[in-house]
Amino acid sequence: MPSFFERLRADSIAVWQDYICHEFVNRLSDGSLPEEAFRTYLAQDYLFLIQFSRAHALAVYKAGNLSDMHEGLAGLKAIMDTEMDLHVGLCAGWGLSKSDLEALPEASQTIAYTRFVLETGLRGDLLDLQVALAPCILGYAEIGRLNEEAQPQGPTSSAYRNWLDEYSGKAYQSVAQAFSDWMDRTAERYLTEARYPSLLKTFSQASTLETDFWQMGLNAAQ
Ligand SMILES: Cc1ncc(C[n+]2csc(CCO)c2C)c(N)n1
Repeated sequence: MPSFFERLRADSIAVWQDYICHEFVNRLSDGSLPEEAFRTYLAQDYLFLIQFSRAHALAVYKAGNLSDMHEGLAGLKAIMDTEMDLHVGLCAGWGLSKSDLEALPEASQTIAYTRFVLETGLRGDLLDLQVALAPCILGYAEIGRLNEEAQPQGPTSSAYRNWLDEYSGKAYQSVAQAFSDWMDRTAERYLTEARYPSLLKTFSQASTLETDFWQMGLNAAQ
């Protein structure tokens, strides 16, 4: 049986492909992405992750039982202890210190995406929140798999390869699988067909906001 994520993905395939195969990703993978696009993306992504941590904290609050609370907490720790450290490390290599990052203003695209996820979670239940989080967590895993063999060329090749390695690596792939399994368990309890169109809309909107986030990086290099 397909997972709930696979169903949402199939039902919003055009929007999903725009996100996963965005020009930003393709050029990161072949090494032709301008440095300024990547630097802008990285800096905004740090601000994104701060808000995304709050969304995971909200998942702990929205959890229906203790086991869901533990899952939410593990997700929160994965971001605050792993994902954010990766960013601080990458940013240091690009001349951006932690205090530089925290002082930056959030771009409209960062505000739009993160507040959309938070608001969806605040007004809905755990399933609404997981569906809003899914494009981020599961999309990057797919991007990692699709670009596992990529050999970026040019001066930024090792930085771009490090970024791809993070998401194609076993550790991240299993975090993503665990999230998809968790969403399946929530769907078993809370999904009704009457709710499906609204969940699909959330998934599709979050995927579009991911596309806008890539585009923000590209626009900075125009
Ligand atoms: C715009 C944007 N979208 C998705 C991710 C990926 N991501 C965010 S949190 C996290 C860890 C989940 O446990 C991962 C992989 C990102 N960094 N930036």
